[in-house]
Amino acid sequence: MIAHTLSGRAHAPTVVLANSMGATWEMWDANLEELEEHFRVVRFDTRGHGRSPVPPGPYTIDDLTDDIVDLLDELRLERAHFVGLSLGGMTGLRLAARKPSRVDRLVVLCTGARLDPLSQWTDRADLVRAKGTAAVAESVVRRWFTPSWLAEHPQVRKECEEMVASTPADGYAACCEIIATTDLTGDLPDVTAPTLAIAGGDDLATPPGQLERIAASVANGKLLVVPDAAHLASAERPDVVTRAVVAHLQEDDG
Ligand SMILES: O=C(O)CC1=CCC(=O)O1
Repeated sequence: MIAHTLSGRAHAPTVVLANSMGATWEMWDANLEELEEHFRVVRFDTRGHGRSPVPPGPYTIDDLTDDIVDLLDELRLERAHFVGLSLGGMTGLRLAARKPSRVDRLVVLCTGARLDPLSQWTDRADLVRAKGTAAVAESVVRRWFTPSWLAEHPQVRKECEEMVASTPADGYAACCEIIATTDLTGDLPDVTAPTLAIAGGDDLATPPGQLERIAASVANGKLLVVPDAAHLASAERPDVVTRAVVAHLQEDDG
């Protein structure tokens, strides 16, 4: 079972938050207080990351969605809202497409159905297996935030680099290889949960066009492009992102 933590309002609707590669559940710290006012919040560490087990690879995107289903079962939740960023967003899309009864409303941030060129992910997996996650920490975090924001937040930069560098190399590499072998393009029309796709306007890792395609291809999608935000838009612009997430999850389907 993946490591998880619960907080927020015990009897409110539940929202599950899924991380980007190289991050632990602390990546949602800037969003947590506001989410906890409205929801029961479940955060977890993706397999191979943080406090979760590092089973031997290879992993697939369906292993990640099965981990979520096991977590929902453990918490006795028939369905929940799901919010995922980057690899977490890919997990959310696959889960919503393959297990629609388990996902209420969906938010995907800074992600894509397929992250080309796929060879970059096998290259990164090879590098991390050879030299450890510390070898990629600086370059990964440089893409998480805009240059001006990073310059103004040296302590966050340091903490984020430490978070990436403390991710087990085997777990991180196996997750790179998930992305190298995943194309969710064909899953998008099967995503029926009302979906908000949020892009960082300055995100070079998963540019706004990726989120535009998701919003246009799922059955019921909307797009929000957040200005002055890179890949970890939820941490760089929590003011805009948390408000949009809460509004989407509280929207009435009727
Ligand atoms: O690490 C990156 O470069 C960006 C990224 C892609 C998938 C993910 O989770 O992070």
